[in-house]
Amino acid sequence: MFVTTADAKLEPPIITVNTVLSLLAVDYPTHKLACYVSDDGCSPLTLYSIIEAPKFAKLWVPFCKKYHVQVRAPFRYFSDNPILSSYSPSGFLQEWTKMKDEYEKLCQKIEDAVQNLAPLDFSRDNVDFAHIDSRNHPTIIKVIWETKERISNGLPHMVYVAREKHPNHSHRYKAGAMNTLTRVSSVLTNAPFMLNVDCDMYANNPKIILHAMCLLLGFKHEKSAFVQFPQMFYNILKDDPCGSKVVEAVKVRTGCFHRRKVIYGSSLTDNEEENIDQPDNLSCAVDAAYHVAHSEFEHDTLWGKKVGWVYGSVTEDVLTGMKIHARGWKSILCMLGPPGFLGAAPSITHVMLIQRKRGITGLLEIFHSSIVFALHSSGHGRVGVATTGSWGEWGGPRGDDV
Ligand SMILES: O=c1ccn([C@@H]2O[C@H](COP(=O)(O)OP(=O)(O)O[C@H]3O[C@H](CO)[C@@H](O)[C@H](O)[C@H]3O)[C@@H](O)[C@H]2O)c(=O)[nH]1
Ligand SMILES: [Mn+2]
Repeated sequence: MFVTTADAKLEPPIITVNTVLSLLAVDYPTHKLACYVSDDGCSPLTLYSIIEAPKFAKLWVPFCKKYHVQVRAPFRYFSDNPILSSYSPSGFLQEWTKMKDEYEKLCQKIEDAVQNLAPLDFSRDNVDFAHIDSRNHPTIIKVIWETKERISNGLPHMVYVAREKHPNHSHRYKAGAMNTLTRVSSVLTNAPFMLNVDCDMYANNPKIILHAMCLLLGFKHEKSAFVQFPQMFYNILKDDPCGSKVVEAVKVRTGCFHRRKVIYGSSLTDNEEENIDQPDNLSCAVDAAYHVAHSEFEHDTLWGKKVGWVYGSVTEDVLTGMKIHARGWKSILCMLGPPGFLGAAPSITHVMLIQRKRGITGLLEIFHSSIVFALHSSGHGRVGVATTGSWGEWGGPRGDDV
């Protein structure tokens, strides 16, 4: 489970923490899960908040599972009063109140850190944030929580990653972060499937991983490369003046479960087995993780071209999806009720305009590369052009064009 964040001001750490908590609390055997937070902002506030998250999660996760809580991002759950009925188990209200209290304490700690009320001390962890420039710094990888006993009802592993940044090397934005996470996770936990969510898109359906796994593991003859859950928002106004409902509703990027071997470039006809070698413990594999997070690691490799998220577009997920389809893979768009993931629609007009501009720029880039691509390839290339065209009309997502 990969959560990406890039700017602790635009993407407040409490929002990232809520997304992380919603993922830690999903209904799935926890020893099979690991949550990676990629911080391209290299922010002490984000690291501090991510260190605080599992302390609260130790209470929150059992509470959610005990009472079958539907929405496991606490900021959304506690925005309503507790749902009580004559069937409510005794003790629920007391536990609800205690949990709300604990969540408010977590919020307060993070808010105090944001307001600079208490100094954040990472000296024990050998992290010197005082002298860090977010555009020029070495890699920081911290195993925040490691589940040593393989129990299915604990907490998943948690790892913080701020990949190396160097002014001479392009960091390739989100695509670069995803590729680093792919490699870091391969040496630490190496799950055969990877979920990508933006830091502001919490898991709204606790069965989300079960649904994705049924789809990815259930088809014998028609294997899918990835399962995409549509990007949906909980706060879209009915009379939205900027029409974010229409634009955002077709964005199908965050909320995607990928088959790892597809990200490594395999095509549908490759029959090699998924390699699921895993180290015995995370801490002893951290040195190798530093190595693959190095900003020069990709130099003279196929990363960003034939391997991983494709570079060269501001809408990297569309280009990456197209290239996967061109290798013969199918994909699935899964609409769930309740929706798999929800986030807040951007409410500041200029943020929406930047996103819209980026979407259109990405589309033009892809049209251009599709034409070149179609000229150089056979049937699949032409499918790629048609697919992108229908996406560009903002006409709504389809089952096979994510
Ligand atoms: O250098 C960067 C820039 C962005 N991000 C993260 O990437 C995600 C998406 O970036 P954002 O600026 O929030 O773009 P949006 O327009 O909100 O995102 C939509 O559009 C992106 C570009 O196509 C997709 O990658 C996203 O999944 C999709 O939700 C966020 O979690 C960011 O923190 C990074 O990790 N590193
Ligand atoms: Mn965003």
